[in-house]
Amino acid sequence: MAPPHPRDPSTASNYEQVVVSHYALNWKIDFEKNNIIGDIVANLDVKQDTSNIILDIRDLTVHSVCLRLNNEMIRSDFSSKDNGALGQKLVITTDTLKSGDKPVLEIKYETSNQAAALQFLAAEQTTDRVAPYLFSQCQAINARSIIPCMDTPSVKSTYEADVCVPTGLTCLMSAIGHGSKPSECGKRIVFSFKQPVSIPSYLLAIVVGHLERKDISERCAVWAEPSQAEASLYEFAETEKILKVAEDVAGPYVWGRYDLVVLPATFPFGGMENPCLTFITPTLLAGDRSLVNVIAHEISHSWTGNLVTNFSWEHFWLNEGFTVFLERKIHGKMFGELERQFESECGFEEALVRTVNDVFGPEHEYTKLVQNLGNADPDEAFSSIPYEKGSALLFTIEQALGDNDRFEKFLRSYIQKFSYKSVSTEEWKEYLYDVFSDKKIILDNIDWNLWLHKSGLPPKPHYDSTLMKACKELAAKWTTEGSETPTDGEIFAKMSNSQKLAVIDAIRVNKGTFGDRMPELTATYKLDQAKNAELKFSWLMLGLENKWTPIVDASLAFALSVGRMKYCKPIYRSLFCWSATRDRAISQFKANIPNMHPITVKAIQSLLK
Ligand SMILES: CC/C=C\C/C=C\C[C@@H](O)/C=C/C=C/C=C\[C@@H](O)CCCC(=O)O
Ligand SMILES: [Zn+2]
Repeated sequence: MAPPHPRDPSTASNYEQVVVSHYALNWKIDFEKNNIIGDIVANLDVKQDTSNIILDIRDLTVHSVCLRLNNEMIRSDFSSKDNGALGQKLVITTDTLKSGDKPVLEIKYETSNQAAALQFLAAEQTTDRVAPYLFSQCQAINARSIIPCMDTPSVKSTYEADVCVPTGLTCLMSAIGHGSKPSECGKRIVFSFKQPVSIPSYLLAIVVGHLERKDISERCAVWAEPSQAEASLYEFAETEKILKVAEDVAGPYVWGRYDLVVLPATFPFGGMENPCLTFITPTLLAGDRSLVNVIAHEISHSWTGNLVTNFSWEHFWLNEGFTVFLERKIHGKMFGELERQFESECGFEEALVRTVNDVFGPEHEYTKLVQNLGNADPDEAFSSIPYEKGSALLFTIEQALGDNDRFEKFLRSYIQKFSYKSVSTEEWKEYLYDVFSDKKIILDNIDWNLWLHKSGLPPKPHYDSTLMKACKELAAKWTTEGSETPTDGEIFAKMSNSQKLAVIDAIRVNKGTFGDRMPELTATYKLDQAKNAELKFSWLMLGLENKWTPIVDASLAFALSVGRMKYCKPIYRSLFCWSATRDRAISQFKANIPNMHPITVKAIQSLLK
């Protein structure tokens, strides 16, 4: 038997005693004060006798608390206590609640105009510049800045919401829309939503803006500001096809709708798997559908993450490692097994090796797969480690077991067994051993302690390197001293975008012998014209790593226009570290803070410390 769960260290809530089964939200979005004003009604299930209800909050102003049991109001004094990096805790003291009781808690409150989960944008800061905009990002522990809640992935609740916004704007949530109607005053509009599948708090999400909808299929649509709607429809036209392949691998899609919303450029991530409504960065609009792997990734979260959820952020790899593995399974089904092998090897080399060696260093705590977060904000530990070390572990197990079909069946049965639940690494491992009880010797040969609990790089899995070989050979022509550099870009032009990226990455790895060939490389492969954001980013990084002065303006411009942290963080890091660019980069960053997402500001400020 897997050992009982240790507590989730990132929540103060007393979820062992009492859980929230349902939230009803009643919100007014105020674009003048840049905040949310409203109330929540939470249905509670008491698991053990208790005379406290403890919820997570961050910078909320709580106006009143009212607790009812069997429709009668009962004593409920409340106080707010500091909880360090984790915000504050709202402690509601009451008469003893007995196991089995189902009290109802009503809280009237408002958010701060600095709520960590929210970015309010003035009309001029949006793509179309016609109306203000709001979007949320609750993962990992920011939901507490918009509702008093049990902000832990180990508690799942259904929710419904009525959200009142200025007329002319559209409101979307991580839920199924149930129409809209004019507000009582007639000057605003109220949108209604229901999420009937229970979800952890980090999947609560809201967008309000001037949005247009384009249907992709009966259950999929993309929302965007009108000037980007057509391009978004083209870019994500394959969403339904990917969703069907995902269902073949992982099981039925339970969420009803799968919609996308293309957010303003300040959105700090590539995508966020909010149920029924994935949030997407506009950097995916490459014009040639070459970045739809991110859509496959977010779709995969509909099973790994949203249905089967990491018990705490210490087990984040169960969300992300499984999702990357599934994303690449889907890619393999659509484009062939060689492609899956190639993408997996790229992930290991481009993301994992670089993060371990260059970002953290091999001894760093955050390079462990299972984390010990303690009281730290989980955002600080966020990196590609859980994504790539996690998927490399699954790849290694699959290969050791030697039967891909059977491993795929295991994945599906794991999803089925733990759907609607939250799971720890030990529970997953115990289930793996149960299903493969006939292969115990093979499983015992895996160095579990090294993979799960040691820092640094794990052993590299054996990938079929057929597609990688061509990339390394081409890169070698640029980095082998004495070799003649290519003068035409034909081989490169015929490569897939992932292969092009692998070429640039292989040059970056061997930059010591690349010399001063940046101008020829740029011209031969027309890298300064790259529309694909990944390729553009790698070219910029190569230029910065080579201290190639002409790259500086383009890098500063890219970091200014793109809020996705995967790009702007390494670019600013490089610019800060180069004495010739440091001052310019710092002043650009500081001047741009009012336009940036608070999560990105915090991350880039930490580079300056
Ligand atoms: C070990 C760390 C534990 C927990 C961290 C959990 C969340 C961190 C928080 O910062 C939010 C992350 C959200 C990520 C959303 C999408 C990613 O898949 C994007 C990855 C980078 C990109 O493609 O831009
Ligand atoms: Zn993910």
